[in-house]
Amino acid sequence: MMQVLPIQSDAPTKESPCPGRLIVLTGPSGVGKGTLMQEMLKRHPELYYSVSVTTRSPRPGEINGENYYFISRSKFEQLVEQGEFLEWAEFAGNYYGTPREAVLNQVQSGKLVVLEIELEGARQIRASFPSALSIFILPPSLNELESRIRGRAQDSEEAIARRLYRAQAEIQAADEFDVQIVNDDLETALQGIEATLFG
Ligand SMILES: Nc1nc2c(ncn2[C@@H]2O[C@H](COP(=O)(O)OP(=O)(O)O)[C@@H](O)[C@H]2O)c(=O)[nH]1
Ligand SMILES: Nc1ncnc2c1ncn2[C@@H]1O[C@H](COP(=O)(O)OP(=O)(O)O)[C@@H](O)[C@H]1O
Repeated sequence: MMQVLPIQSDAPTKESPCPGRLIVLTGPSGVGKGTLMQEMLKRHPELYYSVSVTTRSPRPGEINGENYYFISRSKFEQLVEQGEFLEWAEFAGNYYGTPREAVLNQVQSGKLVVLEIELEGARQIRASFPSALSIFILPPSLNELESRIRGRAQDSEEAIARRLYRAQAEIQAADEFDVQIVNDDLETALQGIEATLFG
């Protein structure tokens, strides 16, 4: 049975003297969320990174269970019906979702749990967990964003176009989130995230 744990409050409780917190890292595709996240995990191994579930095909080098849990659309839809996701969204033709139980357990055990997710999912988390801390990563410019997506050279022309189109709308939403950080110089952006989390 699904266990739903109360994590709306950051106040210490008897059960969890040091309650954790949900951290949402969002921003357009290609802005560098994954890169920032990897570096944060290297520097702060105490952070818990929530591995998402997706229907997208693995890219070369991606490992099931490490980058994502790669599953079929029908299995994903089944998990949605079973209420297994804390949030989920369709992005560029694929589904992505955050496993509910693992994340809530980690927060309850006092961890800072980081979700690296797109805008719609980030909005869902903000609505369900007002105490979550949300960080929006901005590109220095749209041109730079395009060259980063192209530089990664792992998406088709069509996928690149879809990501760029969506990015323009996503950037407009930056102000909805608690903190905005421009990922121009990587080290500066990392220090901005560190100051936000541990400040
Ligand atoms: N809502 C939601 N978005 C996710 C989740 N996991 C990843 N994403 C987002 O889905 C988008 C596409 O991810 P991906 O296909 O890996 O491409 P990339 O992040 O552009 O390299 C990115 O903005 C991710 O942050 C999730 O569990 N839920
Ligand atoms: N500060 C930065 N300056 C230059 N390139 C960057 C920076 N941050 C990330 N990149 C590059 O941009 C591309 C997209 O980054 P990625 O982390 O995959 O973005 P996202 O996870 O937001 O889609 C990668 O090739 C990455 O190496």
